Amino acid sequence: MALDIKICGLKTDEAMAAALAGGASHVGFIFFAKSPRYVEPAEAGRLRQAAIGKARAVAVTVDADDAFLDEIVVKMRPDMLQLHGSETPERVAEVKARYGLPVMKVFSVSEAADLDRIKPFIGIADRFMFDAKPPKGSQLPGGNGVAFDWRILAGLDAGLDYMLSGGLNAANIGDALRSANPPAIDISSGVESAPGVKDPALIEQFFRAVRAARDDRAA
Ligand SMILES: O=C(O)c1ccccc1N[C@@H]1O[C@H](COP(=O)(O)O)[C@@H](O)[C@H]1O
Repeated sequence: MALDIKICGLKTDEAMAAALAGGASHVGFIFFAKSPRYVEPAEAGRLRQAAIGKARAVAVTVDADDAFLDEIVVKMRPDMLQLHGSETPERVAEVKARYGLPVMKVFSVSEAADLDRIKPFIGIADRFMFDAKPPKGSQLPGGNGVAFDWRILAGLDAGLDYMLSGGLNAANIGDALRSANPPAIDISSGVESAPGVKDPALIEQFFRAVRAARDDRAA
């Protein structure tokens, strides 16, 4: 089974080139002002050109209002919207209808019971993402480089389409894939040399680690 890989928080042509060279299926842009990964919608629109025909461009937003989403959709032309805040099922449905784009709804989890929160979104969100809960005092709802216990995902329906996110890196991706066998993965700070600074060498190393883990499983 193909594994979707999203490299998130891209801000430079170099990082974009490394993500695409590695075989990213998705590239993500952060539209949350407090994030060190924030990009202006027009700049994301320029950067995402390199991904056309190669990877889907994802706009990551946090409880964004229609005016900001309108600006992002017009200037960036995303292929998908990632809703990383406390959006309700009604809001997810509204966003989908307004833009006609697939929506990925994010849930922060730490125990199996947290997974029940997806129930009202089934049939509304096109895909789910499971991320770790932010550490106390963090200004960011995601991109904290914190992992959760991936084994809690083992109880999910086999057909559920989701991305595993939170604290992934080249050192732990093998464990994550073995523990949860997710259909897709998402990484940001694990391929950075400093907050918001993507390192092309770390991106390449991450893809190598993913390939090695998958080769091990196939052997
Ligand atoms: O990355 C951010 O700054 C961010 C800000 C606001 C919402 C979501 C954000 N990031 C998302 O979180 C995941 C996991 O990040 P990490 O690998 O743990 O650093 C990231 O891929 C984005 O989808």
